[in-house]
Amino acid sequence: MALQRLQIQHCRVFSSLINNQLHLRRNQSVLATPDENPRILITGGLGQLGTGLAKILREKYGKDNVIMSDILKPSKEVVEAGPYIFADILDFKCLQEMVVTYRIDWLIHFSALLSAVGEQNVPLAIRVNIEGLHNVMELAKQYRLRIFVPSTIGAFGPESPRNPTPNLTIQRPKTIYGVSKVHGELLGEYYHHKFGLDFRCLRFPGVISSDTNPGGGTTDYAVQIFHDALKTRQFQCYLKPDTRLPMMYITDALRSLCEFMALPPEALKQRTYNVTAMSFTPEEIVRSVQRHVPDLKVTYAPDSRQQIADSWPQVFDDSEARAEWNWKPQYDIDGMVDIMVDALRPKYQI
Ligand SMILES: NC(=O)C1=CN([C@@H]2O[C@H](COP(=O)(O)OP(=O)(O)OC[C@H]3O[C@@H](n4cnc5c(N)ncnc54)[C@H](O)[C@@H]3O)[C@@H](O)[C@H]2O)C=CC1
Ligand SMILES: CC(=O)[C@H](N)C(=O)O
Repeated sequence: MALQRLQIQHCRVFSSLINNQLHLRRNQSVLATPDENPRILITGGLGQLGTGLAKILREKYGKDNVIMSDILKPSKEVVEAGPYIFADILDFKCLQEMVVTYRIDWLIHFSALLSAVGEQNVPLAIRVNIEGLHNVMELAKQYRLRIFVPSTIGAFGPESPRNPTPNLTIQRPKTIYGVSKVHGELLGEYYHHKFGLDFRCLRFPGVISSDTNPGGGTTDYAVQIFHDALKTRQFQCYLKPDTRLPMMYITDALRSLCEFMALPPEALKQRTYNVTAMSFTPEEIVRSVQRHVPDLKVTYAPDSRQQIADSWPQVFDDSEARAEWNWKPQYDIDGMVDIMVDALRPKYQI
């Protein structure tokens, strides 16, 4: 009950209580003992990945052990599903108060501006993606949290081998999004070596989902096509028909994260892994969608996102994740298309 009363209120209300707790706990490990469920904070929780992840983690570790945070106004369903708190990733004190009040063990850091929107507002991307990361990294160090920071295929650039792109290779991204993600990978690994921080990072490809919309990336066409195909039978693609990019259905992406986070620290040989499930071009996904919507008409009008896509991996090599912690995706392109069409068809049926 106490936890429920704490939902959706500004963190600072509890500052005096928290400051006392802070003094008591400073320099102590607050990690859950192995027989306890971890208490998990998700930043940027109302985005494409956060809502689904909270659901899975709450089923596994208990509703009140997973705290969602974001700067967006939550829906009624979100509020009813478990604790939700307003938290700007740039407000260190607010984050600190949440970590202390809820005795957080794991921090899943999803707040970010994605590749296409990041290019539209570089100063904001630097603040959210880089300064925000500094805040959570420092908190994880101070309170000995296990921290997950996602990276992306966008952390590679045109100088990287693109087909396939191995786990360890040259990384010279040409977007602020990619630069911020390489910074995150390197800073996390540095904190791990220097301070023993339990930093974990998966590089995801484009994630495809039906429940939540993507937040402004280069791979978003592979979600939009389903809505347009079912709604209007017409789709205009902003990438050329032969632009190959790695992709993953959200169920696989979230499962990889949950499996990776549950591993004991000694099971990890590395801190950053590529994960993927499939690679396809716009014309290949069009053909797969046309199995369900045969009269779908597609036109191509490449825009600035083409240049970003042309600098990214075409095929992602995740053999190290497969070999070292048994990562294995379940969805290929047709399997993903079938489940997306099944999930979205009712929404567009008259
Ligand atoms: N969706 C994808 O295809 C991929 C995502 N990722 C990474 O996974 C993470 C989550 O991605 P998505 O859920 O797709 O992103 P999203 O754009 O859907 O969600 C990001 C969330 O961050 C929040 N946010 C923005 N500014 C904030 C601030 N100042 N303070 C707190 N929260 C703020 C937004 O309100 C939004 O809900 C990101 O770090 C992204 O880079 C990596 C590879 C692929
Ligand atoms: C692959 C990603 O990181 C994201 N979907 C984007 O396109 O920016």
